[in-house]
Amino acid sequence: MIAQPARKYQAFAPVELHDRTWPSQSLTHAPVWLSTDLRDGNQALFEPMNVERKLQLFQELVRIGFKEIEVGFPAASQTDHDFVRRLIDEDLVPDDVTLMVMTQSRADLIERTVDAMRGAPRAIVHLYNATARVWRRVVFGMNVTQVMALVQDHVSLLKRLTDARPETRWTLQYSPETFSATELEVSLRACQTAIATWGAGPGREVIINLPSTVENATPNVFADQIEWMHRRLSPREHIVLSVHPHNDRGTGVAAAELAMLAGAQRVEGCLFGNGERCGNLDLVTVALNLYTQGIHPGLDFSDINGVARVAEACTGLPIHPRHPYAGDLVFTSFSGSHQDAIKKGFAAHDPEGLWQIPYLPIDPADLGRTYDSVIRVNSQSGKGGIAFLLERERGVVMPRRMQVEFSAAVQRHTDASETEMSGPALWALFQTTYLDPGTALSAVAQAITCHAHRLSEDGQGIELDVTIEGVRQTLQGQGNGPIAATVDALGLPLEVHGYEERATGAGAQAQALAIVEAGLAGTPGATFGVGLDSNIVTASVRAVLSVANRLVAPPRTAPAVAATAEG
Ligand SMILES: CC(=O)SCCNC(=O)CCNC(=O)[C@H](O)C(C)(C)COP(=O)(O)OP(=O)(O)OC[C@H]1O[C@@H](n2cnc3c(N)ncnc32)[C@H](O)[C@@H]1OP(=O)(O)O
Ligand SMILES: CC(C)C(=O)C(=O)O
Repeated sequence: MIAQPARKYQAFAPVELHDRTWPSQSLTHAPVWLSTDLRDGNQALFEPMNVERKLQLFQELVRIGFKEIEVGFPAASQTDHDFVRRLIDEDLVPDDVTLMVMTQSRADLIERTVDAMRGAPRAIVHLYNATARVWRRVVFGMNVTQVMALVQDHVSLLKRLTDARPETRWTLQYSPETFSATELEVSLRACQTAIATWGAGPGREVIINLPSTVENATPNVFADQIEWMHRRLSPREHIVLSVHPHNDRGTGVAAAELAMLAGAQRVEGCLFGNGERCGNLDLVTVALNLYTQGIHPGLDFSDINGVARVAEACTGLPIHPRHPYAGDLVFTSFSGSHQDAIKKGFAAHDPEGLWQIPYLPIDPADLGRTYDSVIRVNSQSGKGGIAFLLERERGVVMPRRMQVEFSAAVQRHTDASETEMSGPALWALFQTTYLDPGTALSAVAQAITCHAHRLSEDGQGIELDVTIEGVRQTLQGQGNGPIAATVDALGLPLEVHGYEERATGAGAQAQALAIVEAGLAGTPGATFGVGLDSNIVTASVRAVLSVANRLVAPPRTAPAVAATAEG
């Protein structure tokens, strides 16, 4: 990088539009969408799609609900030509879908393009030429007058050729390529030349498509440019004002949204932002941004993972895990305070009310995604997320102080392993930490191992068959219930501070989960013990033995459970 970038790069001059109105507008409805996945997206791939892949993507675009689809540049490539022919010859285009094809403003290409569309009931021909100063000088070697003549000559040719094929309802789309870098008066002149030459009027609409071929300014400048054009284009009522933002500055979506506020009625882009360089505008993001404002986009992304997999298969490009709405990680929270807020949000959520879950701008279920990965645990996680996972996956509802205690154990584990902790690994650690002997942890050395217990008929007396520090013995105790009786039988100075029991699982799989909080008399502090059994008495006895073990036995280390990422 150079020390003084101003010597090499020039800031974009703001638009003189002091009475701009777009900043105080709001979006109220979806635009007309145009997918250019099969043209702009396709021309940017390592390997452009073959006919079969194009067909697969076309069918997905139709299924999503696109009514205008740019299917290629038929005069430029045999594949695109064959694809267009296949769509028309095999009648693969639904009645409410219109194909668009692109051509440069060159006579031979226009002729081939119109011919490629023969037999289509409707067609949009997309004619373009670059208009910005650098392109005029460097690429075309033309002055402004010559550029206007180029537009007039080629729209005129297109009109002649299409008038000769009245069986098709033809629409002209004219794009002053590089619009965002072009002097506004020049863009307007080029557009008005195309509009007048085509003869726009009732029943003969023209689409004027204004691209930021290369993004070169902040999105508010693009919005000003669009509002400037919107006010001047004529006859405005017979013009569909379209935008085609690219994403070189990473603001393609913002540019489109502000452009809609400024008068754009139609938006061109690609699924997940495929397209030249940094891509086209991401149609999925714009559509779902509208959805989160309560506006249905008219596009169906209720199986967003399915759409993503088709797009990836057809383009050969992976979708980034943090891509809005579709990325693998975008509904996942690792950090403690976020997890805590999400957990509380779900607890307070009214399924019939507004979506107000902290940190989740959209309900993943609306996109066909599950809540499975909403919370994942690593060393940045806190008690809220850990409690959420245990509750969701195992039905274990921990009291708040126990959440604090167990999250410290999780923290020690994740700090040591430096990896994410999967749901199964979390459960294994919970078992090692709390569950009493006789469960999956019988192999772990226990200070107190219970082999059997028998409660008297009145529920006041208990007999325990236990091994304590390697010595097998029978203990008897009395109390006003199994917990008190077990404490009495153990003969330890246990003080029970709290007890909770709830069912986990349902039906035949249901088990009682007993949680006991206790301390040793005369010793500060308390800890928790857990018992899990299909029998509620057994669960209580085990919870007491668990807490006794944790109070008198040295802390055990976590089991070696693979800390793999959840699938
Ligand atoms: C911003 C965009 O995405 S625009 C779409 C771009 N997409 C593509 O280009 C993909 C398909 N294109 C192609 O396959 C080829 O470019 C073809 C077949 C159309 C043309 O190929 P070629 O005839 O070899 O021309 P090539 O593209 O190399 O050269 C560009 C020539 O077209 C001219 N040209 C470029 N764009 C246009 C245009 N919109 N209208 C008229 N002429 C144009 C250039 O000035 C240059 O002219 P020159 O030869 O007199 O210097
Ligand atoms: C709209 C067309 C010409 C385009 O792809 C662009 O300018 O980026």
